[in-house]
Amino acid sequence: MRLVKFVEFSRKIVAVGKNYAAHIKEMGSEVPSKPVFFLKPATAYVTEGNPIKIPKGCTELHHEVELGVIIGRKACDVEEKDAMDYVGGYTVALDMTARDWQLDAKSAGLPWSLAKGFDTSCPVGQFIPKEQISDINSLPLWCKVNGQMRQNGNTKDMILKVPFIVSYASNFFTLEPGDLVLTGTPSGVGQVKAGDCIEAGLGDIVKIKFDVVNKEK
Ligand SMILES: O=C([O-])CC(=O)C(=O)O
Ligand SMILES: [Mg+2]
Repeated sequence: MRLVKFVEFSRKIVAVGKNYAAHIKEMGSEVPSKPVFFLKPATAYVTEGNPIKIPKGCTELHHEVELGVIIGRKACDVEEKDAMDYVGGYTVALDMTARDWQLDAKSAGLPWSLAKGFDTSCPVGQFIPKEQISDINSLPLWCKVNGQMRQNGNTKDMILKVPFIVSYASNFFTLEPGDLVLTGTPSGVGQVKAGDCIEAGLGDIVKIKFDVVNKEK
């Protein structure tokens, strides 16, 4: 298997939502009867050294720290028992969300594309080959804003696990090498403003740090 180097950042982003009970509760939502998926375009990626830009007109940008699964091999209709063969590695990612736009979309029954897919809505860290993580189901997942812990979760609390997510997604979207699968956020999501600094990580295996600015143009 050719392991993708996660500097290529040009592939699609497939995201699962509502995958941690405590986050579902804080959103006043209910555990969905079927997995909830949405997409972010490849233009959503932002890497360290570049800022997260609050899109114009957004009044409530939220951080959502997530385990990112990086696909290593083309996966179409794969079975859950084989799904890990298609995983190349992992990273930490932020599913930046314009919560005000998402709430408007939810109440109007409209898609979340703008709320979830704007430029810089997917900050990502380094590619970690899967062999370097012994148990993906027991990894601390944390996010600090200006040094204060906001999200302090663990992948053990994921409702849907990585093999199921990859298998299920592959029934609808052919997953390609370099695609990123976001696996949902634990509780503690909250607002960030221009001037804030977000740090996040998977334990101390991979960490990221991003400044937040207003988009100027
Ligand atoms: O915006 C949401 O609450 C859905 C989502 O992405 C998540 O649960 O990670
Ligand atoms: Mg999310």
